[in-house]
Amino acid sequence: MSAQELVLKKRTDILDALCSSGSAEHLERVLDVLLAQGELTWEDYQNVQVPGRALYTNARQLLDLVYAKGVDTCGIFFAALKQVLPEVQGAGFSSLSSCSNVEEKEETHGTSAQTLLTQRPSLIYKLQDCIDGALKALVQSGHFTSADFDPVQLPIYTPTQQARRLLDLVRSKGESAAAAVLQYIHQKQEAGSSLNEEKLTPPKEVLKYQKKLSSSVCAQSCFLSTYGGTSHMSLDDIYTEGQLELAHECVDVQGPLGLEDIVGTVGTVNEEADTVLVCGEAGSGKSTLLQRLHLLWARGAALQYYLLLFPFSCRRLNSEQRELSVQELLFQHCCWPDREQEEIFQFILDHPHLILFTFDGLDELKQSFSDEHRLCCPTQRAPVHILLFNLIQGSLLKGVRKVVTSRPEAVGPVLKKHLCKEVLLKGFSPNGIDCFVRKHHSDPTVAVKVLESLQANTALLGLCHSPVLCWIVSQCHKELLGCGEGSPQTITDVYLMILQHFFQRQSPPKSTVRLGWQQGHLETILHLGQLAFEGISTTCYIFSGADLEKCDVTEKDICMGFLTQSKDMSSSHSKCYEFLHVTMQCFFAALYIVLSSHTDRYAIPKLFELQELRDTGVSSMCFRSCLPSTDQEEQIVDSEHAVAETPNLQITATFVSGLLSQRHQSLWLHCCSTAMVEKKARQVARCLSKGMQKHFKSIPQPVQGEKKSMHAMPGFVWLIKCIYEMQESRIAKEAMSKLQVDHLKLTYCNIGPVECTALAYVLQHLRNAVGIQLDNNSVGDVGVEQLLPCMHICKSLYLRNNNITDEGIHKLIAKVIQCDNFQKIALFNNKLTDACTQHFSHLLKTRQDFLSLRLGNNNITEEGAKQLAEGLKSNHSLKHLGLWGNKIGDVGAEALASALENSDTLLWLSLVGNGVGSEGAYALANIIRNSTSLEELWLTENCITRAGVECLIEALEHNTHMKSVWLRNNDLSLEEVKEMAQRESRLTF
Ligand SMILES: Nc1ncnc2c1ncn2[C@@H]1O[C@H](COP(=O)(O)OP(=O)(O)OP(=O)(O)O)[C@@H](O)[C@H]1O
Repeated sequence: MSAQELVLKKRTDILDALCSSGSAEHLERVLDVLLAQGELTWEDYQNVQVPGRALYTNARQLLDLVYAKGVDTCGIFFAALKQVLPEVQGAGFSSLSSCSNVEEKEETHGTSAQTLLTQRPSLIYKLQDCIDGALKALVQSGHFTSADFDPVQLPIYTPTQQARRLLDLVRSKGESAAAAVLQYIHQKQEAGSSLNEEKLTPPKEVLKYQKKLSSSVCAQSCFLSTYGGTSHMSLDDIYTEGQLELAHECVDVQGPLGLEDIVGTVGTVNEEADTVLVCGEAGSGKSTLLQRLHLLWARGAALQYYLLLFPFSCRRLNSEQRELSVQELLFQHCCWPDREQEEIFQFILDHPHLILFTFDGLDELKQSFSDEHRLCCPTQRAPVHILLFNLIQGSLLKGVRKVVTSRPEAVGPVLKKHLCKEVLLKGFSPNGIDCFVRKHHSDPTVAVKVLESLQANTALLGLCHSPVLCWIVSQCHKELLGCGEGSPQTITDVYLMILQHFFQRQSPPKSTVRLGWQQGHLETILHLGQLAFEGISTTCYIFSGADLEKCDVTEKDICMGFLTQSKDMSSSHSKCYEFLHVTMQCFFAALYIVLSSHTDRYAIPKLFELQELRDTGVSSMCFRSCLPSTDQEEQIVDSEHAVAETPNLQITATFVSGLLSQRHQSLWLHCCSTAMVEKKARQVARCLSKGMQKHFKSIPQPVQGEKKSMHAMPGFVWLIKCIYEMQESRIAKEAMSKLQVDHLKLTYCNIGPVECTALAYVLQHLRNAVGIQLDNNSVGDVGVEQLLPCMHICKSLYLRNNNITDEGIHKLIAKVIQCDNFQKIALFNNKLTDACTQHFSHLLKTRQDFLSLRLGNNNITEEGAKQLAEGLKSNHSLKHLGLWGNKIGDVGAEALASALENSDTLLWLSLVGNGVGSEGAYALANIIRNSTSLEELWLTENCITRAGVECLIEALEHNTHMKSVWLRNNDLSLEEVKEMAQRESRLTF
């Protein structure tokens, strides 16, 4: 059969191969090859690749076109297809002898525009990791303006798509632009290779090993495992930047951290250490982030300083029973050298700074980190966890860079002292959610609908900051868009949605309608549930055939898609499985606890008691005792580890609460006895109430004269989340009825939008108004919106350092303006601009009992200050106004001064670091002269000269109630400071 006939005959298969992933990448790569080969003209290309048109339509257009061009073009088309999608050759396309490989054409001496076409595939490859640089170079050379950045850098584009758009735009700008971009790429290559040459030339065997290692790393990191059972999704197509922050404050860091910054020196706090920790909650994307780093390294697109990268998964290391040397660990667990093992290992020992190790999921290791057992000799054998701990500490292979990921709970002080820095991964930003959903759905109209439904349900939007939940929500878009009123509110709702989605995918609704989807699949739920439950109780996340058999897991159960085959279990010959994600394992464990009549009747109380144990640091062996006794005997007891493993048990407990909530109880009507479910639900409610009461009892009595304040222990937020999952206001009310505090402190508690939803749900039932302090969390605008339902019981709100923008403030003020209790707000270190000041101005005008407004370290300028002044003019209650670290300048200071000069309430005013200058100081002197209330004025770091201070001194002469004026770091000489301090003791220099 000729290639042309095959294009017709295999049309459906070809279309599926090109388009079924939902991503345009495969089609675009085929187009690149055909353009480079001269088989398509530029006009052809534009007729096929119509932006915004459905992917399948573009692909059909291409097939029509190559068919019309005849047998030769069809032959080259198949060769291109083979190059782009080698794995689909089994579909019968390879029967063609003409499908030879397509080689990129030799560089000719044609025009630069021609080179852009003939070298297109390799230029795209080279450009993908330096788009920014190329755009800047084109602006500098005058070929591009900054307006050209947007169409290239649309966030929905993958790096290769950005590279294509850049080349297409360059082409439209003519020959000279084409020459400029080629020159940039050439220089970049030269710089890269000369840098490498300067470093060293590794021996040939090492280079061969590097090639083998990088192709194995590349193969392992191309696809995402969550899509394993459902669809094919390449990491390139779906990867979305997560929010990365340094755990420690660092002045050098401007803007967000990039991927390479994780490994780089930025934010180093301990120069001696070589280990970087990436910390994040379950499903925040730690494994995916490492996978991205691995892929970029393997492709030569990032971390090129490191010659060898060895990726390890702690989950897989758990299965290693043997004692190994470091050499065996590297070669047996990552990549086996075909030759010259010793030479390669010696190279590693001699050049540790060129080597990078990554250890994913330290929290999943059966043993918790300890630095007691020292090992320095790289040839000495030891249990794998001892090797790992010594590598992390640097007693083995000092100088090798290590990146370790973990959930926060597993990171204790012993590990911290061996870290060079700690990076926090905080899931997706609101833009990230948008970008992920658009990437997930190739059909833009579906993406828009999903995003609209998220905007309409902010509790769900909050949940989507967690990438794993964003994945589920995107995966279940049909269920989501079809569910109208009952749209998911809780994490349990979201996991029930994916459960139903997977079951219905296997057996369409018709066959289960009679029974209900959960009843129709009860056996599968119980089999997988038991597997999950036993795994969670024993820190086991990879299951052998024997494990599956023990829980009666059948082939049919596996086909449902919740389990995926473990990658890279090279040491075992039989297939091993794991759950798509560990949170999915927790969910099945919870289903088992709820539905099985075989679990210990104390399973639920024991599960909930764990938190107490964790807060006190005691072993959690009690939960293991829920297992049959033979299993218990097999368990290795490790008291410290129990503390590290509790996060998964906590997640399980959260799901148990959700599954037993009244609104879901009807789901289990025909699956098990109603009496049993009701009994279990009562147990949960009792545990939650007991847990809360214990927490409250632990609050120390206030020192005389101070308000009663509660600093939440980690368990508090978790208990609140469990109560939220139950969605029963009676339980929330009861839990809060006994809490009597004035101030709730939840600083550094990892509070994001999801936690805000739960907090508001529970706190709204407090009897007395409280101060709520949420400084240094990740509340964001979505979190602020989630907090609104409890604002009526809030006296004062502290949200320092929480990524809040004007949008969040707009919604917050609209609500609190109606809340009689609300009197104070502190918002230092957020992302506020002048756009928020009109809302504060409105608040000040409307509320004549408002006491304190602190907006330090934002981006408020003179315009904002003028707006605030408008509100201040008609306010007669404000006592504290803090605007330090903004940019109001002298004009802003004048506006504020004129609004405040006759104030009889303001006690404290801070304008530190605002560029107020002497002009501003003259104006502010009027407040000192006329206000009957002001006691403290802060003007540190304001470029004020002697003339300005003279004016303040003169004003102070008429004022006896003023206590101090702070003037440190202004434009004054030492002599001036000395002299003026003597004249006026209330000035502080
Ligand atoms: N940056 C990302 N881009 C696209 N999808 C992501 C990203 N991060 C995570 N996901 C999605 O969320 C799922 C869970 O992420 P991942 O396994 O990386 O989380 P984790 O923090 O390692 O979780 P755990 O601590 O529970 O092991 C991924 O399988 C993927 O579907």
